[in-house]
Amino acid sequence: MRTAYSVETVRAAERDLMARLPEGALMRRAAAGLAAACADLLGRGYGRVYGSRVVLLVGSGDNGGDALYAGAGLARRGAGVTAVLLTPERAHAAGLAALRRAGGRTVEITDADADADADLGTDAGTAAVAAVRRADLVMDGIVGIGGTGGLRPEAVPLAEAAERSGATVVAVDLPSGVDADTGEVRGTALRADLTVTFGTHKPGLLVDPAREYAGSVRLVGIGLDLPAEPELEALQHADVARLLPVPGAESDKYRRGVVGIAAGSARYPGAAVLAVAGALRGGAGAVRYAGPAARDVIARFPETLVSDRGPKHAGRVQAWVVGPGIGDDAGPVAEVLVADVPVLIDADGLRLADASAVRARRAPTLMTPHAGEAAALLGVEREEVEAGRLAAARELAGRYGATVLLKGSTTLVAGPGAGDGGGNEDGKGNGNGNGTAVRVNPTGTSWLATAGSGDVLSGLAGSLLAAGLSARDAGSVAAYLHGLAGRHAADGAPVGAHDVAEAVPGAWRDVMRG
Ligand SMILES: NC(=O)C1=CN([C@@H]2O[C@H](COP(=O)(O)OP(=O)(O)OC[C@H]3O[C@@H](n4cnc5c(N)ncnc54)[C@H](O)[C@@H]3O)[C@@H](O)[C@H]2O)[C@@H](O)CC1
Ligand SMILES: [K+]
Repeated sequence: MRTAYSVETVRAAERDLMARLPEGALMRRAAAGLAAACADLLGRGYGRVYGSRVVLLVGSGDNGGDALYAGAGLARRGAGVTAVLLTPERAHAAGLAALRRAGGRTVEITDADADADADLGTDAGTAAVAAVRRADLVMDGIVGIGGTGGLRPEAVPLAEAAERSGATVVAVDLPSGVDADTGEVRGTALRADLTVTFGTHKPGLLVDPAREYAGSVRLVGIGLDLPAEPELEALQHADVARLLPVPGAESDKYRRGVVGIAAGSARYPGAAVLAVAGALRGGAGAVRYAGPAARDVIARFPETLVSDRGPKHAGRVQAWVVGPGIGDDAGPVAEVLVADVPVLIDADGLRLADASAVRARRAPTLMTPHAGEAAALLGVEREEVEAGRLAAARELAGRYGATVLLKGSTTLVAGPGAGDGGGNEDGKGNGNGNGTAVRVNPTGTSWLATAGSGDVLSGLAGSLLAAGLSARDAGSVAAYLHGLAGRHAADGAPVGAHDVAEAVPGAWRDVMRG
């Protein structure tokens, strides 16, 4: 499991640890890991550290201190190091002294430089931008977990020069300008090729849009003692393998769970077919389809139990999926919401579901909106959801008392207790899943942004619900397999949703093999 902790938690853990260590020990650990990561990159890209050109962008806090110490380490190994001090009077004094002792140079950006010209066109500004353009490696120590808002104006030309230069850009702890706790990017931020983060991942390193700015992420342990429950967690192969249902010798199809699919319409029969395609690969013992696309479903998947009447008349199931392609018929949604089994609500179902009926449910509910659907439910613009995905998922989960899977480039799964310390209103478990950490899916691929791909996901997740997984596990495991299947199926080329469904067994095998 990859985990991420909030800034508040990181600060508390750092305080505890610092109280037990000699002054500056923690920063030296961080800087040593940072310097090693940079030396690795220089060794691979440039051939060696000796003679390479390194530029440090140094802000006013300890993040700049990390950069200065790491820069000193590289200078001792023969790199030519220039530190651009964005607030010279507040640069980390001991770090700066260490860099100077190691032979590093400095360029000081003063208020006068910053005020004189939006493009930093003063002598010092020009020298700084020129150094960045010539650099082999740029280290971003402008701001870390102490940052608020986007980059300050004087840092913007430097960030742009770094992005356009051929230099490898390494962010210290976080790319400057992104929000560590939320993954939001409300102004300009620096784009890194690698982020070397200390102690633990921060939520912003795993959630878009900030995640995109981080490039690849390397974690340097500094010995923090962190609490059991993280803010965010990302499943890895081994976690998914543990959660996948495995039929025992005694299992028959009913014990493995029957998933009911209430999807499709005369106008959109394909949504029914694709949801069933996903459900057949999700571990339930049988798939029951109830709706107007029964003939299309049975023609494509003869193993399905079909009925053209509503869910209320279908036989017993262990979980329902409702919504894909149902158009404007609220009947099936109301029928499944009163069922005492887990229900997944997707697509049209999200619009048609009565919020109080969802809140009144005792069995788990899993809602699977994309950003546009989430925005409609929250009464905000789509852009707002995309900019603040974590907040949106938590808000929806809280409002509906449901588990929410917010689809997108970094799919999130938030349980109803996410953000309020967990638990149901009545304090009883409701099968939405243990723990309050929001799950973030690491396997997504942009090839999955294809029509019908969401229908496959809802069938797959519904099948896992029927097989007995909690809503949080079913949602996050389905997203994981779906993303992996998308990658396998696409392999660098466009694919259709049915290709993704067909690739799910391969993804499942891949996970089980480790
Ligand atoms: N606290 C610790 O024990 C450790 C901290 N470490 C480093 O220290 C960092 C945190 O240090 P600080 O608490 O000093 O905070 P930062 O260095 O992240 O930044 C705080 C400073 O930046 C200014 N600032 C805030 N937003 C800004 C913006 N958008 N643009 C420019 N300046 C801005 C603030 O006025 C403040 O002076 C971590 O991210 C990590 O890099 C590491 O050395 C590991 C140990
Ligand atoms: K930084």
